[in-house]
Order: sequence, then structure tokens, then C-alpha cells
Amino acid sequence: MGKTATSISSTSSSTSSSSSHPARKRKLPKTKASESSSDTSAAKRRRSSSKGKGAAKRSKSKSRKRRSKSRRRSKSARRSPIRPVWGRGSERGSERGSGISRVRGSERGSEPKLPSYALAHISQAALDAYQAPTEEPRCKTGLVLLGDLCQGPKVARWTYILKDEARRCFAGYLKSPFSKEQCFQFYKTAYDGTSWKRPRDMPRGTAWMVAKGCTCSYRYGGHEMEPEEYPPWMLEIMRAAMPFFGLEQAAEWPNSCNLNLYDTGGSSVAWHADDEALFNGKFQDARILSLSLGVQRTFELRPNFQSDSKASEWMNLGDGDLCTMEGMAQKHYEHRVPPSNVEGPRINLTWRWTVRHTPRCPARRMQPD
Ligand SMILES: O=C(O)CCC(=O)C(=O)O
Ligand SMILES: [Fe+2]
Repeated sequence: MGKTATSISSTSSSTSSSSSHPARKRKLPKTKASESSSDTSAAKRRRSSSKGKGAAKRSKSKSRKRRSKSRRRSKSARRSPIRPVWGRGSERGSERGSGISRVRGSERGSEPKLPSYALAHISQAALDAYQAPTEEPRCKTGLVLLGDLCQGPKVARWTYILKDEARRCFAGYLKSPFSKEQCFQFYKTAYDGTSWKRPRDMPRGTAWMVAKGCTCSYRYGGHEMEPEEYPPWMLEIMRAAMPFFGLEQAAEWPNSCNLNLYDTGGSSVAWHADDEALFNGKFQDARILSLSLGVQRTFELRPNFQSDSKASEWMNLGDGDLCTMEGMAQKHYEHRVPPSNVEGPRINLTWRWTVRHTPRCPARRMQPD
């Protein structure tokens, strides 16, 4: 795990097999192999030109037809009243609110140095890819995506908007499986049943809840959140929500939950990773499960292994929507909820597994070394 790529060609091959991150679309400098493949296409071009004028005409009219077809397709896409709820890249203006400083997460490690003659000839995108670490494939670590666990009584169709197999990073989305009334009840009980903390410098309300037997507080960004034991209403919500994450048995449920209250569109959480020691997400596969309640807000993800700071993936999380981050996502990606011009409040419950309890926590005795 955590292997650093040692050659550009090996990195580029692992990178191209992963998700559609913008960096992956950019071309790396040509290696011998890619030159020979372009030779082949040049040879093809030569062969097709030798077919004579008739063939050239036919291919011209074919490509004209193709162009007008694609123009028609893009026009109808623009007219379509269906608005996407998730996507890739920054097409929805994900740079809004950028410049918010990182409030969580630790410093990135030092990166491997390249000799200056190499730096002069390599694009930034290629450098980013070179410096990007790769992880063991999930078949080796046994990581099962929660979306694939939902085969029991609650079959749920999860969409994985982030599938970075090379880094074993995943993020899933499930449209609300709950009724409007259920969501309203969840919102009301969570709102009324939580003693919301309002730390200075935090543009939202927050609370930290843990399973019985754990006393770990949650430290991040200079704040320390004292734990509150899961109240009965939390267990009720979990009983309703966990089967949609493929977790039917209470023994499999997450043992901690970070709660956020976004009172208005101006409330936000800045780019960060939930990479605190409690969850050990920098060193092993970690799962984070979230339930959104109230107004729709955009949840964005970006890789931390390249210089481009734009969101690479995003999802619009509406009332009752579920979302996951899985595998090594806390090591290689950051996420945020930027300020927005929507009106109305939103509550987000973000469940996690505390696997490294603090020294004085009684649950520490139960954890494997
Ligand atoms: O509100 C959200 O959707 C994200 C919250 C979050 O990132 C966190 O609690 O760590
Ligand atoms: Fe987070």
C-alpha cells in the first residue's frame, strides 16, 4: 500500500485505467509505446488516402453527417429539463467560494524530486501524475463497495461518481430512498435532539456523537468536540438508513457521527479530508456514510495529488439523499460543501468508524492492535 510510482510510464498506465479525472484526460509526453501507436494511425491515414477520391468523398460526407448528428444531440441536451444531480469536472462552476482556507487535514508529505532536465520537458499534468501514489487493487485488500453490499431486502442502486481504482478511492450517491414525511421527521428529531455547538470560526453548527462505550472526542482544525452518546433518535435513523448502505445488522453500524447544521446558504465546510487518526483513513480503507436532510447543497471532491485545485467530482445532495466515501478517499481526495445562494437550512449526518480510540477511552481495550 502507498507505493509511489517510480517511472512516468508505469504511472501513466495505472492512471489511465482509473476514473475520468481531468488529469487523466491530459496526455503525458509520448513514450516509445505511444509513438508506435501514433505510427499505426499515421499508416492507417496513409492507407485510407490511397483508397482514392471516391473513398475520400464518402468519408467526408460521413463525417459531415456525424457532426450534424452530434450538434443535434448537444442542442437537445441543452433543452433537456432534467438537471443532473452529480457530475465530473467543474462544469457547474465549482470554483465558487474557492480560496476558503483548509481547516482540516494534515500537511501533505514531501514529494519525490525529479532532475531539472526532466522538469524542463514535462507538463504540469504529467508531473502531477508522476507524483501521484498508487494503492494496491481492492481485490487484494478485500475492499467491498457498499453499493455492492445492497443485495439483501433493501436493494439500492448506488451510482459511484468517483471510481479511482488506481488509488482505491470511491464516492457513491443514492437518491433518497425515504418518503418526504420520513425526511421531515428525521430533520425535526435531529434538529431538536442535538445540542448544536457553534465554535468560533466555524461557519456552521456542529455536534459529535458516539456509540455507547466510547468517550473519544473529535479534534480537528483547532477544535475539540466532546462526545455525546448516540441518543435513541439517532439509533432510529440508523435503523432506517443503514440497510440502504448494505448494513443490516446493528453490530456492523458505524460507531461515530459528525453532525453539521448549515443554517443558511452561507454556511459551509471548506476543503478538507476526514483523515484524523481516529479513523485511520490514511493507512487503511475507511468508510464515511452521509445522510442529507433539508435543502439541497453541492458536495464536491477534488484530488490532492495534483496542482489543479478545482473540484473533479460533485453531487447535489438533496433531502434524504445518501452518499459515501470509501477506500483511501481520505488520503488522496478532499471534499467540501461550498457556500451557495440557496435559502433554507440543511442537516448532514456523517457516520464513520472510530478504529483508533484515544488512550483513555474504554472502547480502546476492545480494538485490535
Ligand atoms: O455536509 C456534508 O455533506 C459534508 C460534511 C463533512 O464533510 C464532514 O462532516 O466532515
Ligand atoms: Fe468531511
